[in-house]
Amino acid sequence: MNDEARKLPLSLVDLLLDAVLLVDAAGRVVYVNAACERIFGYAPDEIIGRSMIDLVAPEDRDRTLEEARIVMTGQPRIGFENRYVRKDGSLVPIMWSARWSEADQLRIGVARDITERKQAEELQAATYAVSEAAHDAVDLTSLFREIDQIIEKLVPLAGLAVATCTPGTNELTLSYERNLPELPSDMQTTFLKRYCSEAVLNGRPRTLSDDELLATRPGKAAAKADQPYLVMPLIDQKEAVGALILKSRHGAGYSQKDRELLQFVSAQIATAIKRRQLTEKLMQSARYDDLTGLPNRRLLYDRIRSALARSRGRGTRMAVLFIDIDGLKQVNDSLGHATGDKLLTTVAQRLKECLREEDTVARLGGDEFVVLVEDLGTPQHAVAIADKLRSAIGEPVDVDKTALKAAASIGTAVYPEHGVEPEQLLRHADAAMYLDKKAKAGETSWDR
Ligand SMILES: Nc1nc2c(ncn2[C@@H]2O[C@H](COP(=O)(O)OP(=O)(O)OP(=O)(O)O)[C@@H](O)[C@H]2O)c(=O)[nH]1
Repeated sequence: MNDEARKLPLSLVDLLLDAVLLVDAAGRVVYVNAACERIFGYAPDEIIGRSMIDLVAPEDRDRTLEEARIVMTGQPRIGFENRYVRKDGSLVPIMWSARWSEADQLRIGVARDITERKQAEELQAATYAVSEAAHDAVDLTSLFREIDQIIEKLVPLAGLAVATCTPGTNELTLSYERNLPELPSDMQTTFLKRYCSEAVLNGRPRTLSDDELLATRPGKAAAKADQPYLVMPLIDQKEAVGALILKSRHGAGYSQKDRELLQFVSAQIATAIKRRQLTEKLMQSARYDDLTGLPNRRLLYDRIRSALARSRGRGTRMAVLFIDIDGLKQVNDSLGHATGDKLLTTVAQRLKECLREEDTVARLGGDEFVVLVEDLGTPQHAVAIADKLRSAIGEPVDVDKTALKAAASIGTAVYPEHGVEPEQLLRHADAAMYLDKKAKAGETSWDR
């Protein structure tokens, strides 16, 4: 140490909030001030004589050695950042100001604990990432995956589950799960009811021990142990959206600081999930029929266009079948609208059951359905499919313990024989359906 430094009253150096360290040419610590203990957790006699690099987080060692080499060439440096492993095993981020004293053959370093700044930066990055994810995620599952990655960067996370509330209720269902095999499906309901609902209703986080988690299995009693799990409620504008179930790394639980960070991002996550749910609902009702859940007219046209492109490319046939339920008005008028609805949903279900997964059953509206079948052998196959559908629709439908018998008129159109555009094929099938209905005119279309 030079004379100036020696003259510096040590009591003054010990008042500094930053740590002061002197390290010799071999990298060993020869002096530390009092702030060192607060920042690194080691008392001076525990750190003096040790190799400085051993205290650096393993991932940061190479660039720290390189930085030390530059300082020792005589270039004073300010602003280098790395992380140290504190005595309790936690990491502390440090910003350095350092220079080499040729006369003393010592590296003089001043270390500033930048934990708070780093946390503020991490929180800002996480908030930004959540809003980006809310915007970019193609669906809820990919949003949950993004949220998982964002939280993993923020706190020590070994596994995550997301439970969401059925809109308008506080009933929770598990919507996402990673590395939480201790939450098997048979205990989900109990777990969600007991712990997640409690956190959501109170609007407060809830820690959980292994034993408490296992106690959701029938016949097991809860006992307090470590608290490796944390349930964070997700609340947007006072409305319950769901809950995050976090499993900490090595079962260590979460510190007060972690919880504060999580509380802040949970609010952003709740808003992101709510927004995505609303978008999905809008997208769903723009493409699907509310009553039957079948594709609507818009989605049907998209599917017919894509199927035509495929059929053209492969040189295969496809069929469009136009189906109109007979006498629905009469059912509504005599048995009530709810019975009419039941008839429509039953028909929708039966049509789907008659067809392959890759075929499309759509509801155009009212009592009109359209079926789209690709890779058709011959035009005659379309007639065979129509017959199969007609028989399925004709099976009795149970309404209020009474069997209601429905019937349908069906017309078919085949690509390329009857048209090469969606409108042409639908017009042809509609006209054929009309002929079918006309042929049956006078017959009773429904019976009980
Ligand atoms: N229950 C119920 N009825 C509906 C729905 N949408 C339309 N309808 C009714 O379905 C009936 C369709 O009338 P029509 O086109 O004359 O059909 P229909 O009585 O089956 O007569 P045909 O088709 O000529 O055999 C109307 O009374 C509509 O009000 C619905 O979602 N649910």
